[in-house]
Parts: sequence; C-alpha cells; structure tokens
Amino acid sequence: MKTFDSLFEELQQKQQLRPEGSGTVRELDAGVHAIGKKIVEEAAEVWMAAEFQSLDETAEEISQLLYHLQVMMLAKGLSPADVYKHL
Ligand SMILES: N=c1c2ncn([C@@H]3O[C@H](COP(=O)(O)OP(=O)(O)OP(=O)(O)O)[C@@H](O)[C@H]3O)c2ncn1[C@@H]1O[C@H](COP(=O)(O)O)[C@@H](O)[C@H]1O
Repeated sequence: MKTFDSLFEELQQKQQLRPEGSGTVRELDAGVHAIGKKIVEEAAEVWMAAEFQSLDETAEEISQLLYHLQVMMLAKGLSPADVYKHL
C-alpha cells in the first residue's frame, strides 16, 4: 500500500524522468494556477463526499486531494520535510 511519502517519491521520479502519458507531468506542465484549481475542486469533493457519500468514497476523495497537494509541492520545490516542520 502506498503512503504519503512513497507516493511523493514516485511523483518526484515522474517529474524528473517525464514518462510519456503521465498525468503528473501534464499537471506540472499546466502550472501552479491549474494545480491550485484542482486542489480547490478536490477539496470541495471531499466536503461533499463527507456530507453525502460513503466513508470509502470520502477516503477516495481525500486521497485525490493529497495527490494534488503533492503535485503542488513538487511544482513549488517543497519537500515533505518542509511541510512536516509546520505540523
Ligand atoms: N494518486 C493519484 C491520483 N489521484 C487523483 N489523480 C488525478 O486527479 C484527477 C481527479 O479525478 P476526478 O475523478 O476528480 O476526475 P476529473 O475531475 O474528472 O479529472 P480530470 O478530467 O480533471 O483529469 C484525475 O485526473 C486523476 O487522474 C491521480 N493521478 C495519479 N495518481 C497516482 O500518481 C502516480 C503517478 O501517476 P501518473 O503521473 O499519471 O503516472 C500513480 O501512482 C497514480 O496512481
């Protein structure tokens, strides 16, 4: 099972190697403004799922929000340690 850190390492590789067909590469190329919009969209989906959908659907939406937050971290050159120091 993936963790926050193992997914981040996978996405870092995608950023460096830029494999064909990677959605992460596509999103990074779209830039901070587009990534920000995805974060807001996914955050709203988490909220709606938490109010009106199942626990599993809510967990899935949360996973997608975490993914887009990680793409933003990569776009800005932030590491998990940069974030963890604020927790
Ligand atoms: N965990 C994720 C992940 N979570 C969410 N997403 C993307 O986030 C979007 C959210 O899905 P929605 O159902 O809300 O879709 P949508 O709004 O209709 O999507 P779009 O039309 O906006 O793309 C989709 O585009 C998904 O592809 C993810 N894309 C990739 N990953 C993982 O990231 C890794 C690298 O992926 P690639 O870069 O694509 O190889 C792999 O391990 C993937 O499993």
